[in-house]
Amino acid sequence: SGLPAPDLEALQAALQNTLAAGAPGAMARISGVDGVQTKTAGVRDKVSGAAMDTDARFRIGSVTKTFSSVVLLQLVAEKKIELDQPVNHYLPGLLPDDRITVRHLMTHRSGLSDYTNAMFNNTVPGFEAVRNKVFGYQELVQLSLNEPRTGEPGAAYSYSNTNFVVVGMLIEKATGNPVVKEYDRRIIKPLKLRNTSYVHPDTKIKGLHANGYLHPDEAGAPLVDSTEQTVSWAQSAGAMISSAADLNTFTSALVTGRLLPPQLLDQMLTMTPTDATNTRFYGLGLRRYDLSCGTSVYGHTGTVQGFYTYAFSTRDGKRSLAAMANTSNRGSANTALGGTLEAAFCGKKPV
Ligand SMILES: CC1(C)S[C@@H]2[C@H](NC(=O)CCCC[C@H](NC(=O)C[NH3+])C(=O)[O-])C(=O)N2[C@H]1C(=O)[O-]
Repeated sequence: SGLPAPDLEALQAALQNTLAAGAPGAMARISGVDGVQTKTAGVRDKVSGAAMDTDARFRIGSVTKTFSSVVLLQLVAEKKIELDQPVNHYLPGLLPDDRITVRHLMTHRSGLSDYTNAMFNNTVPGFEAVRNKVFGYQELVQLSLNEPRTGEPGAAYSYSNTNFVVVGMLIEKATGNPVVKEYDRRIIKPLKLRNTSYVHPDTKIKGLHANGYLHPDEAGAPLVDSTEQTVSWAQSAGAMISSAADLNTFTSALVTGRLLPPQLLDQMLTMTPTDATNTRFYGLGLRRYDLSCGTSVYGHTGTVQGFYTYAFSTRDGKRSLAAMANTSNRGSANTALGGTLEAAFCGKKPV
């Protein structure tokens, strides 16, 4: 692959650091031309004490946005949707500004506010208030429209779940199907992702899975088991369930052109910086991280109550990493888990 071998000691250390930062468990799976390497730490279930298992399913949060983006871009390839058309062309009257285009949604430049900031301002009460709720897409969009916009359409990057809720509405309008049908027939079945599913509004993670544990805002308060929820507050922006192996398959299939024709993959990979550090970029429902060794990796991160996820591949798809920690609302654990990227793709640090 031309990459240095993964640093498996550093990979394990990143997982241990994630536990030290408050995660009950963590895992990482690397796949590529050099085979598969896995590491685990801690437990997938605090009550039974069952060890973390790289075969376990878990909630992937906003990695779902990349699945939604692939479906939408396939619809663009099929001439059913145009990226630079206004959203209101397909969903008349939905948005208060005809200038907001489909591409603005996919690049988080629509200016639509993210309703989850208010929804989860108080972490556990916010979660308990919605964990069993079923929202309609329109309800979620209205929550956003009740708040001021973050900027003019196309002006600046401002991450918002609302954008990919509207992407879900566009998919359903253009196909006449619920998004689950489009995920299944366009991605899950063709790639044989047997541990990936979109079960909204069911609250359970079926089969072998990790339980997720949410850190309350109050220091020292006990973790909350947040495993079971509808994730209806996110849906096409964050409700997918998957596994490390399936995410490895998905991100490598994406960058190697198995899901999109070249011209659409190129559009998806056309990146703009998300901040002043100029090391993190966003394309169309896809992140690019530029690592310290000069390698760029493509994929997405996820944060959903009880689960942090990283799912990335090199541009040539020759190496992929999926990493998960079964906690959230603990930034230090998310940062520690992010250390798996350097270990997986940059290998041993020069001494
Ligand atoms: C941009 C992100 C980080 S946030 C966005 C989406 N996740 C959410 O919007 C959930 C936010 C609340 C989650 C909760 N936090 C609180 O309640 C804080 N008060 C917790 O940590 O479990 C996702 O996933 N994306 C991440 C992404 O794309 O990486």
